[in-house]
Amino acid sequence: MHSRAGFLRSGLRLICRQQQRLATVSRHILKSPLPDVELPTLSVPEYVWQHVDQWPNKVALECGVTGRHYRYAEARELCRRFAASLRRAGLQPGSTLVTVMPNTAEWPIILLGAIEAGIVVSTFNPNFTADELSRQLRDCEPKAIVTLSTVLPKVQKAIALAARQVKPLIVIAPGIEPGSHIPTGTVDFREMIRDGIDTSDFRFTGNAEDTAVLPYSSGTTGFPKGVMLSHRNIVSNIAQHNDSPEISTCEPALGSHQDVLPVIMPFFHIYGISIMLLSKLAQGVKFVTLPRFEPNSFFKLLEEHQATVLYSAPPLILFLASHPGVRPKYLQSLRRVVYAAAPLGSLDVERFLRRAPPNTDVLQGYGMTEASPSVSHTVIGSTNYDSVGVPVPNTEMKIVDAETRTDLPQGEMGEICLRGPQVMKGYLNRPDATAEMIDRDGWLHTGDLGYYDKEGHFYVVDRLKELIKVKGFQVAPAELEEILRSHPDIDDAAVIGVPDERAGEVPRAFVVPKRSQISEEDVKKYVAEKVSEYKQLKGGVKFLTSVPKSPSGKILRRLLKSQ
Ligand SMILES: Nc1ncnc2c1ncn2[C@@H]1O[C@H](COP(=O)(O)OP(=O)(O)OP(=O)(O)O)[C@@H](O)[C@H]1O
Ligand SMILES: O=C(O)[C@H]1CSC(c2nc3ccc(O)cc3s2)=N1
Repeated sequence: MHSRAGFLRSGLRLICRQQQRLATVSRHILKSPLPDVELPTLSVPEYVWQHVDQWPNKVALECGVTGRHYRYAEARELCRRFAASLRRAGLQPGSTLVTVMPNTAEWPIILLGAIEAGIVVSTFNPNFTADELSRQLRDCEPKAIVTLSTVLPKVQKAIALAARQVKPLIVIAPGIEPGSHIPTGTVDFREMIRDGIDTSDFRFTGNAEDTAVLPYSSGTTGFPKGVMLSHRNIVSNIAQHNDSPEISTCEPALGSHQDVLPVIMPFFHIYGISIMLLSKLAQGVKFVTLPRFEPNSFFKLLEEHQATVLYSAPPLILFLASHPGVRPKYLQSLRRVVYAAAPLGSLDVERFLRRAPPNTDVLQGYGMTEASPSVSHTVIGSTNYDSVGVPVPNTEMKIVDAETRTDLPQGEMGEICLRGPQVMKGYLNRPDATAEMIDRDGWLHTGDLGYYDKEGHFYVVDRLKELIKVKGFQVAPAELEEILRSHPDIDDAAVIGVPDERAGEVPRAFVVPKRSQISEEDVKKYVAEKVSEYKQLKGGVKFLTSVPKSPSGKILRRLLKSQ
């Protein structure tokens, strides 16, 4: 399928680079306590499909609403057909294909088929406005766009806005909705995967350093940036999970076993692409998708499909911990629940655990798009829910002073850095931003504030850019938010810094009250009893009906600041 020599050459280059890096040794560097795993020199599709013959008839992908499904052998074949059709349509290896798609059972076929054709897949947020989409289109200049017919008008507007730079060759509308109509000038996805597509003349010739996916960072702290992740980055991060029994959540689908994973997190984030989809397809897991989150369809999915592992983010844990409709029977088959992408306090996890079956493992991952995404993980059996765990295998972490970049010892708070095979190639079209993020020794500076304890467990306190500076003291919004959420009359909360003449900045809370009324004074008093004077809510309390969040649960503080 591919040039194995190419992969081996780039593998050797990697080993040499790693040896050079080892020259800079510091006592404050923490290597993963988990045994190193072998890093395969395979392309993403080769890695994902390597064991498919062991579970050809097990369902790979199923739509939780319509029941439409694809078994493993069929999904694998459809990827090959889509790859061949893309090449025949004129897409060259190295060109870019953009997806603007909500979760569907076909999404993985589009992703893996295009990667197999040697195409870079950039996955956009389908909820973006035409303006936001056009900014990213101008940045990555795709040759093709895949979207749903329902999203197509917005995509066409975005293409028009980006007109001078972007002239996509084809717009493919997977008309999978029953009776859907494929507009003129677009290509029908069903035609590209139909029976009889000849796949014999197509070969993948790439190497491990080629970009496989180009997700955009969330844009929490600035405009989203295109993150170039190579085959090697993605395959390494998958192996770092799947080959490490301490953190791997699913088992291969051998015999009668098959893990069942409800897909609630969006596929288009690196969380969806790498952690949920690609790593678990390689283990023969059954995915059940929902086009949008809706409590009753989610409960039905959990119960009917006997979901075994749930990948989530803080909003979903908070929902399961507090929604009155959650019944024990919905959660009874769950063995493991993973959350990542944003901070969540141990009090919140404990509230969820009171409703979960005994012995449910709750695991936390910490990562970022630039790290494919996984940096650290809690190990199975750990109940230290405040910690983001230990570096994943083959990964080093350290804490540095954010300004001087000198290494800091255990217990001291500073910027979290990591080094490992999962660190991105760089940002697309942004060499300066790349150089700021990855230093000369290969350390990725995360922009997150944290520390590690005596056992080598890491803690994320907050984002450096989101800290509130009160009279020179740092206040982490996440700490105040956890306290606020522990109030019996508060559903959710967000904290930002607002300018203050005397203190520079002071914390202001935005609170979503439960049914009962709660006053500003009650909220302030509750917090004042629990924190030092400088952390108190001197910027006041505002009431909201919901906290604005990104799809992976990041609080959109810039929206609150602009209010
Ligand atoms: N378990 C976790 N606990 C706390 N924060 C987390 C956790 N996992 C991820 N994060 C946060 O998510 C960030 C990574 O998010 P992502 O890659 O989506 O981009 P972003 O940083 O939000 O976007 P941008 O770089 O465009 O501002 C991390 O740097 C960290 O702040
Ligand atoms: O969805 C996001 O916004 C990105 C930002 S960081 C991230 C994740 N990191 C990890 C690390 C381990 C893990 O099991 C899941 C995730 S998702 N997802």
